[in-house]
Amino acid sequence: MAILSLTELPAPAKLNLFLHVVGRREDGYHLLQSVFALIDWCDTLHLERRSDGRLARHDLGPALPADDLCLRAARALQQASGSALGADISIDKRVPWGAGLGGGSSDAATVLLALNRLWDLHWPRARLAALALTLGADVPFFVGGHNAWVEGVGEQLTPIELPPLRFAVLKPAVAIPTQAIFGSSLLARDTPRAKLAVFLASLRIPGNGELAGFGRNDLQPPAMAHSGEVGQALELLKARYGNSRMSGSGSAVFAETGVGDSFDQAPPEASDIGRELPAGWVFRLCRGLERHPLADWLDP
Ligand SMILES: C[C@@](CO)(OP(=O)(O)O)[C@H](O)COP(=O)(O)OP(=O)(O)OC[C@H]1O[C@@H](n2ccc(N)nc2=O)[C@H](O)[C@@H]1O
Ligand SMILES: Nc1ncnc2c1ncn2[C@@H]1O[C@H](COP(=O)(O)OP(=O)(O)O)[C@@H](O)[C@H]1O
Repeated sequence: MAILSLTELPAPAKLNLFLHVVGRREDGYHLLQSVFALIDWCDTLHLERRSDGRLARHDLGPALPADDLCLRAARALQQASGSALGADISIDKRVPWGAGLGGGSSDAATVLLALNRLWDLHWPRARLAALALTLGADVPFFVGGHNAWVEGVGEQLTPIELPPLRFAVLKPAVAIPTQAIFGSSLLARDTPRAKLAVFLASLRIPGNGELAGFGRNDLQPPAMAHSGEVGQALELLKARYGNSRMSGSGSAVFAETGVGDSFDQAPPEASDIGRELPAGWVFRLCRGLERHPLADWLDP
């Protein structure tokens, strides 16, 4: 029987455990190396199939831009598949945007995964990932289903196993436009290529946090110059947890707070850092996810 609705679908955020800019393509896009780690900070989506072909979005939380990534993803799949069906997409937006947490990209991926089912398309993962790349560099990762070593502009994904990491994530009030950071004269664009084996070996050294043990975020210096709030957030986390780094193009920063025994363990303990925060800042303790919650929806 046809599936008519899918509810309570998670769209998890990501952290870039490190991010190196290793070169530039002829079209100006930057070549990266990064480890993308899924975390349990999620938007929630509900999708209902429509037979009239219309695509509509309903904001259950904060209002999104009219033509947001959910609708762009739905339209792209409708055009590429030739489906005459439509959808009502309701979204409860919880992950801050302009944060480097990939929330919009993850929403787009969840819409693609859901419509692939609701419209009975049966597209395999590789085909969905190729369409995802036309929506944004981060979208294929969220369709991929696994934590990954990421190269190219985000399309070359090598699934990796991470230990069950715990993080404190702090998003200052400022939202940072990705384009401004990649265009900055302060950006180092020639970091030597790193090897996946060296990153994986750094994970195995006891007590060696991922932040202290490997790499840096090359986008951090231009983001700090863009907004003083990024540096303030980094200092706040460092004072509390002893380490801190920015995710993606910012403005969110994170600290690794430890490694749990398993991914299924109880949520991290409460922290008092929230009480000291300026207006508009958001603090959250997060767990790493072993896999995307919808990873089983497609073949490996
Ligand atoms: C930096 C990263 C790392 O995870 O994440 P976020 O901070 O967005 O989460 C991503 O590579 C961001 O990817 P994404 O957010 O899809 O960027 P896009 O909207 O495609 O790009 C916005 C603009 O940034 C520049 N850009 C983006 C990616 C890249 N590898 N090189 C670039 O030069 C381009 O000028 C582009 O027009
Ligand atoms: N569904 C969406 N959720 C969040 N941002 C969206 C969405 N659709 C479009 N956007 C736009 O995309 C930009 C980047 O969003 P997001 O993917 O959350 O990236 P980042 O990782 O850079 O924070 C936002 O500034 C916003 O204007």
